Amino acid sequence: MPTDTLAPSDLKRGREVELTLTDFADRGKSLARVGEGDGGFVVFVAGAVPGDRVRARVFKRKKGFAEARLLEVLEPSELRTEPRCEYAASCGGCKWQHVEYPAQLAMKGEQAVSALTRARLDLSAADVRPPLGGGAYDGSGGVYFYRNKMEFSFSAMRWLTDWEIATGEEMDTDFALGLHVPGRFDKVLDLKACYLQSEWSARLVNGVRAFAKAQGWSPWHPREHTGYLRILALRTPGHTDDRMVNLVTSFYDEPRMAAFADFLRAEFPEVTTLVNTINSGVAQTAFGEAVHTVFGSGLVRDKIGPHTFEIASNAFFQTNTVAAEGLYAVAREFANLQPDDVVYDLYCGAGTISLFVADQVKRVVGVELVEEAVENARASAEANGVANCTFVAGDMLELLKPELVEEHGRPDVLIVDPPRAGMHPKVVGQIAHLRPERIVYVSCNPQTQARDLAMLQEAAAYTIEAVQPVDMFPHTHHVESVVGLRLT
Ligand SMILES: C[S@@+](CC[C@H](N)C(=O)[O-])C[C@H]1O[C@@H](n2cnc3c(N)ncnc32)[C@H](O)[C@@H]1O
Repeated sequence: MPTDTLAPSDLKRGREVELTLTDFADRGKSLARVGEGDGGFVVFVAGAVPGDRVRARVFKRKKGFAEARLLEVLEPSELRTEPRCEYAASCGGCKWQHVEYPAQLAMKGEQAVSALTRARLDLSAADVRPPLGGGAYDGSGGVYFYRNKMEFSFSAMRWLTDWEIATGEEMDTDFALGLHVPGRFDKVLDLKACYLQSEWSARLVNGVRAFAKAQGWSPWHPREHTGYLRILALRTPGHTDDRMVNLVTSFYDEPRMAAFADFLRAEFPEVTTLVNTINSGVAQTAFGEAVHTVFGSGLVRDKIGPHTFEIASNAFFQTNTVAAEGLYAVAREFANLQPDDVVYDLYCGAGTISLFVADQVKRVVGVELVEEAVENARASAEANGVANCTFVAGDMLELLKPELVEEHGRPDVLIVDPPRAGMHPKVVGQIAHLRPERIVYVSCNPQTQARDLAMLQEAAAYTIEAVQPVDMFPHTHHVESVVGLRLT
């Protein structure tokens, strides 16, 4: 039954329906509206695009919405494009490759701004800018090969795509090296190509897979928690030729690692450092209880602005180097920096924003939870000859107190860049109490950003002066949002 003849009561679990999608929704889905009244009853479909007419099967029915699985595109939307990657329809790495990039970008811009308006924030005085997107930073127009870091998982549970099954070829389903199928911690695609990092990275993935299989090394079994190989993490900086391979394994085996080092030296001499992270725990992460540097320094160098940073295998560094420069330039502009300003860079990570703004102000104070990141920030400031930055390690909730202000001076400007969860309500209260003249809120989650700003405005009078959505991750649903505020 097509959308226009459907009633919400027709949307029963297991039922096959025809839907016309009208809007983008969160998390890479699109939505159709069924029936009359207050926007209709909403049905979400992953993999569909506004403007598509599709055949789909309802698999979830709740009081306020339903979800349906895409079965067939009956009439494609004008926003559709042919994905470059043959794995795109099944891969968690890129959920939006089948959407024209300008439409992706427009959608991200709308999502960042609508999060603010839904929280009833007043944007009437704000310069709300069109989203900055892939290629806009350096004029390259490139929306592929933008990542400087990738983590490819090994798995004993390989997921076969429809086209792989259709070849009818015999396939080894006990070994995969690639990315996860969305929402499946256990299923991994055996990627022979990937357009997120570099062609070199894809070649390396294929080379490592062939080598590991020839050696008979077992991949991690995500349900039984057995196997040797866990993650192949690659760092390929945006602005230097350094190349790091971090092989995450469940235990340390020196002879195997020596053999792997010989293989890399012979086949991939571009690799400047090899590290072996040991993770014997259940969680599939590239962090572990030990890190062995097998050859090279265990670090790569990358540049943001004029500064060079040394990055360890487990250190946080912006994943899209070129876009990070664009993001930081916006943050710096919104901060309207003055030579006498004291700037607090809260949630400063490895101090990259602090260094980026340091030469325009009197002093920068960076605050960060992770001790190693603070050590990196201090080392980078010293190595780059930046003398007016101080970094403090600890939890924001404990540190953003009058004692910090007594020691470092009252901030004229706050730049905050918290993790996805946003700020603790008490931290928002502390910021309202500090009343800096200007605040720049950089966020990778517009929902929590909007929540925090609404809370801030209840406690202190700030005017939103500017909003800039930034797309750091083309083909994903993620969007970064920079908001500039001034004390009224
Ligand atoms: C989105 S990152 C931003 C890093 C940095 N501004 C950059 O551009 O690279 C957020 C940072 O907040 C830090 N963080 C998380 N919770 C924190 C807390 N309670 N107190 C201080 N820092 C925290 C994380 O360790 C991380 O480095």
